[in-house]
Amino acid sequence: MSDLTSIPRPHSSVVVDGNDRAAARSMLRAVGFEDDDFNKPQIAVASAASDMTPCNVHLGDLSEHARTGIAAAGGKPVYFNTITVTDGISMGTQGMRYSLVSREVIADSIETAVAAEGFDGLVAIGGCDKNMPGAMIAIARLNRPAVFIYGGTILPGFLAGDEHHERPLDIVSVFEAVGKHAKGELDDAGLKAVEKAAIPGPGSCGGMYTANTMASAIEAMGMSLPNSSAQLAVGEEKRKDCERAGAAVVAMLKNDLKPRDIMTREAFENAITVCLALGGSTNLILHLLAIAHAAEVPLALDDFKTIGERVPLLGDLKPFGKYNMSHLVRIGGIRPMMKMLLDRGLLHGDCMTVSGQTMAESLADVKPYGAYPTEQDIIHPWDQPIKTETHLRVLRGNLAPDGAVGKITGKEGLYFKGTAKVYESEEDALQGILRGDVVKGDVVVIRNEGPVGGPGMREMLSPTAAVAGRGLIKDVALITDGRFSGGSHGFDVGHITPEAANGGPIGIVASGDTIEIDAVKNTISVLISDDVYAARMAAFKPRGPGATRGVLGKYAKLVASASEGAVTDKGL
Ligand SMILES: CC(C)(O)[C@@H](O)C(=O)O
Ligand SMILES: [Mg+2]
Repeated sequence: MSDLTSIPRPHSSVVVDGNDRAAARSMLRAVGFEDDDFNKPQIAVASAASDMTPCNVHLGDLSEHARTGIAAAGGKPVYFNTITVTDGISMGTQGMRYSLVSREVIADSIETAVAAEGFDGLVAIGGCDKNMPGAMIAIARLNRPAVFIYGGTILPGFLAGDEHHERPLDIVSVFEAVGKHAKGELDDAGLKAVEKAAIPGPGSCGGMYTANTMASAIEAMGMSLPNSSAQLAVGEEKRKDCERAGAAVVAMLKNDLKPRDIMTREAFENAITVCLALGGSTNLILHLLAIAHAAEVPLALDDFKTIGERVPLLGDLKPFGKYNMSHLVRIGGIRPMMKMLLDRGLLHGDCMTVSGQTMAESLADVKPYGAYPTEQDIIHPWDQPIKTETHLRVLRGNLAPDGAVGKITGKEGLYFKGTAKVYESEEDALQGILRGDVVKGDVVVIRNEGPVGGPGMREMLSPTAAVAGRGLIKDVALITDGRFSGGSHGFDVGHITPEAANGGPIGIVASGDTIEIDAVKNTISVLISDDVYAARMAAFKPRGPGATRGVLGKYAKLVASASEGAVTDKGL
């Protein structure tokens, strides 16, 4: 039996203690509080549970386990929901403009509920690529004891006839099947078979896409419990993780351990290092910049470049590799790789974690790389990397004076020079690719898709998957002021800043121009003379915000550049 009175209640005590707070207690009694509960710290369970997506459909059940853990440790859990939207459904539609916007809505909503109701701490539970950074932004802003719980990864799907499970399917398989169908390599029945088999149940998209990337980042940052990112959505391990997370928040409260004690500059470096080694999504950069801004930790685009110079690409994970997160779970998850990185001096071992242990302490019992089964090739050995330097390239040049982000693994080469084929929106580009307008040697340019111009910086998964599906992945590059899905692969450069709508030079590219991308020198340029460049810039009339009303209008007005994490509260 815990000594209830000894657990600090810095915020809820203001709300529920004393005769003058009887009205608040009265309201809380009606939602299940008993006399004793007013002596307990109130811990929010902020959940993104929803029927809308497989990533979040099981989070209500998991939340129950978090509540159990909180209550058993002497806290009073209080549940609330936040929204979520899913890129897997909105992708390629106008609805996708709300995707990155939802990160801000989720952050704002969690901050609002926790601060308004006086919760002493929180667990936040999410499983989709924006609800995870959204929750982390709120946690960083609030700086109250908190643990992030990842909903866990989905299992792969398999087509009938694939009895040895040699061709695991996931959501990206369906996007790429659309490209194959357009090329005539897959008939209607084949496309429908992929559609029906790819998503077999609950859990986040299965490759090292954005959700699994962010889960790994948050664990490496110390803000979720050890080994919780490489976990299946369904199963005992995840349920136990939720219970332990509930108890961990109460322990943080007792020990006066707060998120910003954990989310230091070094912790962000750990998160970057681990995700670069795993082969993470370009969205990592956008989201970590935003979380760092919320935590008031200095972190800039070029930090990814500096760290990337010493971090090899080791994970052979989808979209560019062979395996899913569920395969990685089976061989022991990310911890042995983390231990190897620690032993090689690439991780800061003295960073604190929500477990109450430092990173080095939490890895003390983990065997290094050798803990993986000998025959595995999911995480490459240190001396046989897939690529010696990171696949996430920070590029600059006359096309991206403020920076751009490329996901270039080397599988499609490290250099591309080709002919611009310019599209003013994602839809136009997709139709152009599916129609066969885009051919070998082209650089597809998709503009007016930035945070302001879209607005909302849509993910270009439909076009990149269509390029892959049409068999052009080695022959075509794609550049945009929008961003990419974690499922995009190929010679892709996004986050081009300044964006076209704000007068960025991606807006002056004309079809037929030559574009050069060098992923070794980290440059991206349009090869026109300085005079032509200057004349086009002088004549250029940027479109400005893509919306002026409602949430998109508010977002377009407030949002910062993608190179600054596309946050909405900078310089207020
Ligand atoms: C739909 C996906 C693959 O989940 C995407 O949203 C991502 O960014 O990873
Ligand atoms: Mg996404």
